[in-house]
Amino acid sequence: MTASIIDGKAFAAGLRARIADHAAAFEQAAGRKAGLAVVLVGEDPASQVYVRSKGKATLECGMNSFEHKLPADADEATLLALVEQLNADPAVDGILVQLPLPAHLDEQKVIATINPDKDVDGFHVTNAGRLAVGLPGFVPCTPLGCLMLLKDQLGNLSGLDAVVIGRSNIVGKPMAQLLLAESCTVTIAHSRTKNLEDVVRRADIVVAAVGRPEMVKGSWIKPGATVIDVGINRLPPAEGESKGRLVGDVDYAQTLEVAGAVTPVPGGVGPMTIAVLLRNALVAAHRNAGVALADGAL
Ligand SMILES: Nc1nc2c(c(=O)[nH]1)N[C@@H](CN(C=O)c1ccc(C(=O)N[C@@H](CCC(=O)O)C(=O)O)cc1)CN2
Ligand SMILES: [Mg+2]
Repeated sequence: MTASIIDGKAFAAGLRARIADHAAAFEQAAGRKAGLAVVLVGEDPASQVYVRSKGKATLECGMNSFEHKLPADADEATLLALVEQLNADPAVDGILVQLPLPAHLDEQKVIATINPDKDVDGFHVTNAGRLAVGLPGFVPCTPLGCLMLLKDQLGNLSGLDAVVIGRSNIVGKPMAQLLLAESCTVTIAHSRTKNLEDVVRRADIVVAAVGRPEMVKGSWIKPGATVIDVGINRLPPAEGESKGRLVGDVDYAQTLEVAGAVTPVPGGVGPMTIAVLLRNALVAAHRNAGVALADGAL
């Protein structure tokens, strides 16, 4: 068997095109553009790339992008004051603080300062609670992107066995909540799970989000299962390479031989993260401006 390759890059491009159409309609209805503010503290090279991509994608969708950069040694009071200023700014519909923050800053405290109705990352405890009890709120971008790919691939997920490997607040836990809301039977596996291979082998859906390169082997996968690889790991450069290869948490070559469908790395889940961020920002704009957006439009 050779698995279908789930093209997250193409799906994300389609979503961004729909967002652009809705952003134009929003501007007509509200008399202003939707606005997304992104805060970067420090000079982490990967974060700089992500923030640049977010700004570019926001403008391409016809929304305003507000970028705020603070030095790596910025103190907590300065960062919290900036977040408060963005909370109060009516031109800003969504606020995102790029993670990870420098070690001296308390991520939870910073996230808690963001107005939950502008928290387009869905990291605020209010939004985590809304997701847990099934109230409307903002859902973290990466797991919502994974769910969109799964529904596009499989249609109705009801009754399927799903295993989420990883229990982070940003991916694992919200992913499990989303799958539960689709009536999957959900297992959250993690570093202490016993017989992980056997747990994975039962699953119709595997979401790997552990941050360990190629940890999930093809022999663990139930034939025909759908495998979503959230990992983005850079291997050490092989001889003659200037940069190491990017791999996921799943052994892709092995999984292709067994699974029904699998996301590649790069080009699978990663591009969905930014597309869903734009989606969340536009949803925030509609809510903030009191402009209707049809359920399921985005
Ligand atoms: N405040 C947030 N911080 C972080 C988030 C987040 O959602 N909110 N997620 C990650 C980083 N991230 C966006 O911020 C992100 C990661 C990866 C990609 C992506 O498109 N990856 C590509 C490969 C990129 C490469 O070549 O290195 C892919 O998988 O195809 C987009 C966004 C942590 N911080
Ligand atoms: Mg910290």
